[in-house]
Amino acid sequence: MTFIDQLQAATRANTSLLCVGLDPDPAKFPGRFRNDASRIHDFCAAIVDATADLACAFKPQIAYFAAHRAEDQLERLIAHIHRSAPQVPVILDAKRGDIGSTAEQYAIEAFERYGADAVTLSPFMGFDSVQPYLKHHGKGAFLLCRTSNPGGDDLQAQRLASIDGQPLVYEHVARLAQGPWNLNGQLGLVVGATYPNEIERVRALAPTLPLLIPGVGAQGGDAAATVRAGLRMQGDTITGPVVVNSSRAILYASAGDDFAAAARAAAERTRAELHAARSL
Ligand SMILES: O=C(O)c1cc(=O)[nH]c(=O)n1[C@@H]1O[C@H](COP(=O)(O)O)[C@@H](O)[C@H]1O
Repeated sequence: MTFIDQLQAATRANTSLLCVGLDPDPAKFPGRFRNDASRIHDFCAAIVDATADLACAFKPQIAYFAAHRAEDQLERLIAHIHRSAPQVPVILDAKRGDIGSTAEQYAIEAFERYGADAVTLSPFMGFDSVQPYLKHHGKGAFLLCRTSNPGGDDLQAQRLASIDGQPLVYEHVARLAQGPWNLNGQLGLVVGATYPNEIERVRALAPTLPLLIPGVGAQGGDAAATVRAGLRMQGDTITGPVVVNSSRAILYASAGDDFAAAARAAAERTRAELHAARSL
């Protein structure tokens, strides 16, 4: 099954557009795990188990593991997701981007070492920095397009005077990903929930690509506006998928021993909000 097939199946099976982001920060862990980096796996596994039937994807952010020398825990966590929630694909948020020979190693790291189903990439270094990921059959890659942070405008909203119609950089990325770069049909784009107008613009330029949309929850993005701008359906069939990520608002919904139940409740609320917006 390709990543996009997995995503569609999980979206259907769990009636969910919600991606649960796994950004483990031991300083924010509940009482019994607080400040204990050796419990990163256990904390995240508890969140996975509490939300496995509510998510269309899980997105571990690699820096939160690497910063604590916890890459082995990331490997075990992804294996745990594949075992206990086999219907839910894993997007490794690594935001890689390097020359082809180095990208080959990053791709092996993401897909073979960690066993991720998809990865996030920066398109800044061009097509030859993306191509090595496309050689891994059926694996997905989300290219940063219009990111959720205010500084995203610094480069992404610059005009490309040398290209017909003088598109903005992020518009050009969307066109490339929908068209000539999408050799294996498994590319997607990252667009911030904090910029619904730009989501709509990206959707117009990339009508069928999955959009990974972080920024609801802790960053204040509007869940309903995000779905309206990004999701496209024909009848009951999703023709333009969205994967709406929330990390901290779910992970740290409670700092007490009830953290997993609180995470489940927060995920249920966001999933319901996203679902309600499908018909708006
Ligand atoms: O690629 C991403 O996932 C990403 C892109 C982007 O534009 N903005 C963004 O916040 N992210 C990631 O999405 C997550 C957002 O976390 P919360 O703000 O806690 O929901 C973090 O892991 C970020 O690194």
